[in-house]
Amino acid sequence: MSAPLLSLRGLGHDHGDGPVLTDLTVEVGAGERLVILGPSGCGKTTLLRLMAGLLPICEGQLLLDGRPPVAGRGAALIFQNTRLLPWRRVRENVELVLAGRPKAERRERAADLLQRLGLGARLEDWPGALSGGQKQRLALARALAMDVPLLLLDEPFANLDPLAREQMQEELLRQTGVEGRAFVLVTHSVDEALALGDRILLMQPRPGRILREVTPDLPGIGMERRRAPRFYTALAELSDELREVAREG
Ligand SMILES: Nc1ncnc2c1ncn2[C@@H]1O[C@H](COP(=O)(O)OP(=O)(O)OP(=O)(O)O)[C@@H](O)[C@H]1O
Repeated sequence: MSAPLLSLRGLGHDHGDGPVLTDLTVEVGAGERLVILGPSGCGKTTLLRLMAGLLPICEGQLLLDGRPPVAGRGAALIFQNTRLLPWRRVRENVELVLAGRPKAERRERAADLLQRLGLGARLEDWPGALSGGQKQRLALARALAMDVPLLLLDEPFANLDPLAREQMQEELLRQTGVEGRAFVLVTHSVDEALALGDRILLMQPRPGRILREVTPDLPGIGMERRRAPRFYTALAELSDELREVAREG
């Protein structure tokens, strides 16, 4: 078996005032889609920051492609408030991450991605002229343009209306999976977790740890999965479980 893309062994973290995460052991293979679901404060964002190399590893082991993660390398990270470059046009914000490729190719790839994410008419605008949801789309386009095997997504669709959310989720699925990139996505939405995850890690708080790993027993992924009659039963069950975890936490 080939080595996992991402490997956590007994990972813990402490921001300085008591443990926030403890004893996390999990692997993510190439092209795998992992969703992290858990109540507020259970350390989901901290975990993504560790995976992105933005926080030091103090306890346990975390390897990305066999090495400790280095910020800005190997994984693209999108936070809810991803910083865009306000002095660069919308298309330039995406073209910049394609540095190293011929200019015409950069333009074409950026325009194609932005088109797919519903920003085809805004290529020459400044990011400041975009709505909150449009900025999120631009942030996703920029992450998808990066040539990395892993996307780390922290509530990337939180500000979007339901239709835009679905459109972006489908685009994310199209650009990841068996033949492509893996993702680790943090969400509060049970619906999103169940629709997008090959596997779902259900976390519990104080300190943050893995309560259970769920592999949705549903056909397809994304919209196809949502259309399965069993989706709603699974949604109700997982929602009940999350409520229970939040109450106990
Ligand atoms: N830089 C920091 N310094 C000190 N404590 C921190 C820091 N960042 C997060 N924390 C604390 O660590 C805990 C986990 O925070 P984190 O943001 O990782 O949780 P989360 O599960 O992502 O929460 P939410 O779902 O509300 O976004 C919280 O108690 C938080 O207050």
